[in-house]
Amino acid sequence: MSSGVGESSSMAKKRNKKGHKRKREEELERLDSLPWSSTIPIGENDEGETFSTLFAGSDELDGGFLSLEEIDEADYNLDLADVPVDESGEGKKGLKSKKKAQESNDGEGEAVEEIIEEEGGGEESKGEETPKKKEKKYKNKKKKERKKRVTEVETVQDSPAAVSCDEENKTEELDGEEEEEIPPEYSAWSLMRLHPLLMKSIYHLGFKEPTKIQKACFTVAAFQGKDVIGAAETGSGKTLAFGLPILQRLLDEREKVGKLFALKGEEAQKYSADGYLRALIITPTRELALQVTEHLKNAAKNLGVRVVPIVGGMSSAKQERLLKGKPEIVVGTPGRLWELMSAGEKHLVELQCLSFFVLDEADRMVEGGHFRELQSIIDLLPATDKTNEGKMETVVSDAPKKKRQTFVFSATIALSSDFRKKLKRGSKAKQSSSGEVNSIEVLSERAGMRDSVAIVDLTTAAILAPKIEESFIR
Ligand SMILES: Nc1ncnc2c1ncn2[C@@H]1O[C@H](COP(=O)(O)OP(=O)(O)OP(=O)(O)O)[C@@H](O)[C@H]1O
Repeated sequence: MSSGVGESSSMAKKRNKKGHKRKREEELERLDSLPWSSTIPIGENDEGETFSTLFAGSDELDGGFLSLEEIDEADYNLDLADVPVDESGEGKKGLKSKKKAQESNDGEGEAVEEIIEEEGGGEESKGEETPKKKEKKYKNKKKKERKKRVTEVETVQDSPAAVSCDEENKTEELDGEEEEEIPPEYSAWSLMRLHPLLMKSIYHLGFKEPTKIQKACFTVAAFQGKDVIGAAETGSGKTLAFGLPILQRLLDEREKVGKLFALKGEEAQKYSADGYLRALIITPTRELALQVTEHLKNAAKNLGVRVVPIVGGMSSAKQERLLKGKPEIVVGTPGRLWELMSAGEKHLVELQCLSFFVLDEADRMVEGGHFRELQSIIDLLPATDKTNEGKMETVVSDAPKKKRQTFVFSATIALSSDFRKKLKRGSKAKQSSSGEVNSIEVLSERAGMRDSVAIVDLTTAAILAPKIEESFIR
């Protein structure tokens, strides 16, 4: 029996829930209206069927991600708190786990309906293999393969960096059993539409909200697929500003291949970039490379994405063994990276699936102009646009033309007003007469900055009026 008070509070809750839903839908609509292109362009196969092509033979890999609607948070046992919309505080309780919601609802009400809807009436479990089941099967298979690959990597004992990297390689993936409840304090992240697994990682890191640079970069990099020149003071969270869009894209792509697998079976395998280097992050010093590695490893801990440092001070042989684990992300210094690349290290030269090239602390990278290796590395990258097509063909002859995102980050970005104007006009940055990479301008361009670049400048000068400028390099 319910009292009048009970009834009115349950009606208030329902109204509240609707309010949350509306607010969330509005936000999704806003994000969806941003310029967006699929990571996996839709193509047609020989039979004229439409399907998504991931890598092999696709025309462009143009950034952009799964729409949130394609990701089912329930698949990841994740409950995201709704955006709080009311002042009363009622809406700030966060979502209960579905199990809990069901219990507390006495078998009635919306929460239960939600469960029934999401479970699809339980038909899947009885009938023949549904696409959903196939997708799950594929995910489990890939999980096992990743673990197997990783255990093949010998333990590298005497370098602390190598040891910690090897530990990371054990990929503590989520077992998918435990249901997680994300408190409402984290709602700023869910508004950014982080992948559910990434959301869990952030929650485990205890980062309640994104820093300014993280927030500003995520939207332009993850949803608009733009290259980014980012500047913010030391300690402002730049590592995740470029790290999160990388992880998001890798997770989204994995998801898409899983879905494709459900439709196409083993054939989907050829659209997967699994086993290739996906992100190359270069830092000016060994210490910074190790720091960035640690940070990204923490964020990627349960994602099945591996991060390996390649720096001087570790034996090349050991680093080669680490690279045999085929990590998705490598963080290194120009010297050691180039040493291994020029020796033909497979994982570092097969760059046709490289989706991110990051220069961290770019200002320090160009200081003194002694980074010849950096220039050599940049020259080895497959082209990101037509002007470099010829070069790409000679470097990686069978590399499909893939768009790659380039991120250039720095604590002090001395972008001259001239350069900013040039970006707006679309004219090219001036190179030094020797052709050396001697300024961020030249570096950015040589690194393959694409047509559309977002400059996220939060340095002191801009702090009075933080701004995001979107400019163009042709
Ligand atoms: N959203 C966040 N909330 C709270 N702490 C964060 C957040 N993002 C990063 N941090 C923490 O802030 C510290 C600085 O982050 P990070 O190293 O990325 O900054 P940075 O701008 O790259 O600094 P530096 O210029 O020194 O490399 C790290 O300890 C990191 O764990």
